[in-house]
Amino acid sequence: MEWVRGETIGYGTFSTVTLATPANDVSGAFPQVMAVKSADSHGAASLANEKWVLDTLGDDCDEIVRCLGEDRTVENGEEMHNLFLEFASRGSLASHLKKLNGEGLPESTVRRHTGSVLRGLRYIHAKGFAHCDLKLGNILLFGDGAVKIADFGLAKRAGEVTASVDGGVQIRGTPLYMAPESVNDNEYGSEADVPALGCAVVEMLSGKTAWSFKEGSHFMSLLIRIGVGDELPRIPEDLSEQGRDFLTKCFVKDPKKRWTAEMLLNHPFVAVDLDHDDFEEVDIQLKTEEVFASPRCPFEFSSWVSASSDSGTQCHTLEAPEERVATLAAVSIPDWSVTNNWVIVR
Ligand SMILES: Nc1ncnc2c1ncn2[C@@H]1O[C@H](COP(=O)(O)OP(=O)(O)OP(=O)(O)O)[C@@H](O)[C@H]1O
Repeated sequence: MEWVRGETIGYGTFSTVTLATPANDVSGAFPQVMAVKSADSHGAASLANEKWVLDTLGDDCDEIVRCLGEDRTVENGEEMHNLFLEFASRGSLASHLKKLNGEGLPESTVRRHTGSVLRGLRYIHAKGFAHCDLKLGNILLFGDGAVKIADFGLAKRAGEVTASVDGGVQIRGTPLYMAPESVNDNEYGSEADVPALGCAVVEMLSGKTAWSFKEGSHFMSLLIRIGVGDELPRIPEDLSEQGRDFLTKCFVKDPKKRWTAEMLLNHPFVAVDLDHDDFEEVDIQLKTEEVFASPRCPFEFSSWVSASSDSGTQCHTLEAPEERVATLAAVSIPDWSVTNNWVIVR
């Protein structure tokens, strides 16, 4: 298929996402507007992983973004890897929330979105995968009101340990959404997607991140709070009893006792029939100024894979979470700098 690249609609750690239109699709096999996720050689592995996971998952789940194919191009002398995806005209939930200036969404809307994400997660988990990077920036809103999970660049087979080049184990995901067992033991099973979902629900409801943190504070202090001790992410005070109970089930520290996506789908917070009266069928026009960079703040390390913390053979052998977190803090004090809206972790 020949295609024409359009305007940029999003940036990720590994890629740039633009619009794309097919140029000579006489068969009509492709939609008139697609999203194309493009990466140079640095992001090629992540894109290849995303393609493999989406192909393996197949097209049977309405809550997972569809992959429409791939292509390679040479642009400005550089080889680009391109992944075609169905286009979410209303962008991500992160960009949607950003437009509300710190306000949250109505609880009925959050319940509906949460149900959709849970159906996607149940499908992903049933197929033996963990998403590993669930957050509002990776949940897409479509013009017809559909909500789908996207960005499978870090997804992996549940139980598979990801070894880095030197044989260590990498920390992956975004610290603000990490599960205690991921911080403490490098575990990234399907269970770890559930606290991430809980954090996304809190953010949808309140417009604020589930873990509070002081501007400029070291992200290791956040990891210590997530991994060690009894503190839980904040639950909005004006939330219904059902909502509070739902979040409590998501935030159970022990992954073995935590509710699964399948169980949560039967929780009354999402299992009720909701009318659609608060759904605005607005197709938000994409404007250049709406393009946002991810991460937006020092704690939103999108898909953060720490090269410096992957001396994880050490981490693996440590018994206590306190030791593991302390070691991380000691071995991986990152040199991180903020340029425009970007945080670079070295
Ligand atoms: N299919 C799509 N339709 C519309 N917008 C999209 C689509 N896919 C991605 N985007 C936009 O581009 C942004 C970046 O995409 P994505 O998260 O997949 O890239 P990434 O490089 O894997 O990013 P990261 O890993 O940092 O989250 C998204 O947050 C979203 O705003």
